[in-house]
Amino acid sequence: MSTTVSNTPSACFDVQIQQTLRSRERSGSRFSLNLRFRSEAMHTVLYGPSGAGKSLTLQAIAGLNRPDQGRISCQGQVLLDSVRGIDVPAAQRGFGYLFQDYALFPHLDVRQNVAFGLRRGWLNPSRRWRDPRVEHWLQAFELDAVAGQRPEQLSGGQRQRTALARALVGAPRALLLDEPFSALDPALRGRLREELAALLQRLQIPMLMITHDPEDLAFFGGLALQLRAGRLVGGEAEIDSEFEQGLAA
Ligand SMILES: Nc1ncnc2c1ncn2[C@@H]1O[C@H](COP(=O)(O)OP(=O)(O)OP(=O)(O)O)[C@@H](O)[C@H]1O
Repeated sequence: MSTTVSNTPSACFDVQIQQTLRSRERSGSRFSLNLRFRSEAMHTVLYGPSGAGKSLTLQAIAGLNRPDQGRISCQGQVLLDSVRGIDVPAAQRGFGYLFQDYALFPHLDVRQNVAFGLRRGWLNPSRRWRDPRVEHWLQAFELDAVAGQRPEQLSGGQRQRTALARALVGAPRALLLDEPFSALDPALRGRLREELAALLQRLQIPMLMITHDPEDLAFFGGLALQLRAGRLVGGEAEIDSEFEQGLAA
């Protein structure tokens, strides 16, 4: 495992974020996120205590949370640049995103939940709709037998695979995973960790994962980034001078 970062323009993730939020819990208190990192690693793991700002960071990269100031690029494409007024909408950023609690739709069956990853309009995919990309991932994750069932009828592993299939069905440029194994028991966690590693190796797409689990850090290797109170431990100076000049201009 390494903690070095590189500054090539083709870095998988090149992230600078500054954001201050008013606390939802205590009136008057604020949370400040201020970090910068670049990673060329295929696996980047973000870890740290609860409330450190891990999810906010992942959501900012995904385009689901807009920082006050920032610059985010992936594989050379600028997704956010507050100085230049660039903010690519989440749906056009090309990421597959897996939320902490999987966020499956309870009223949709497994096939519809997976097909949701291809959705471009407002309507939910119909139960009768078939798409070869959806069928491919249902098969790949051995979900075809439960394709007509709803999330409440699934095991923990099947739920996790459904969420992963939904994240992958749109052929994402990279995967953003928010604690993908936290809802699973230890035995299943170990198995699905190995399945995910094999899948990433086969697809050759980068992933950025949030975790609390030291075993994920040891297993996935790559670049490990520790976040504490909104800052990277041992990270680069949060905002570089070029960026500050841009803000002042
Ligand atoms: N929309 C919001 N408005 C105000 N505060 C927020 C908002 N979202 C998150 N926060 C606060 O920002 C801080 C960081 O939250 P975040 O969810 O990123 O932490 P985390 O490191 O992912 O924690 P956990 O490991 O528990 O998921 C917390 O203090 C949280 O209460």
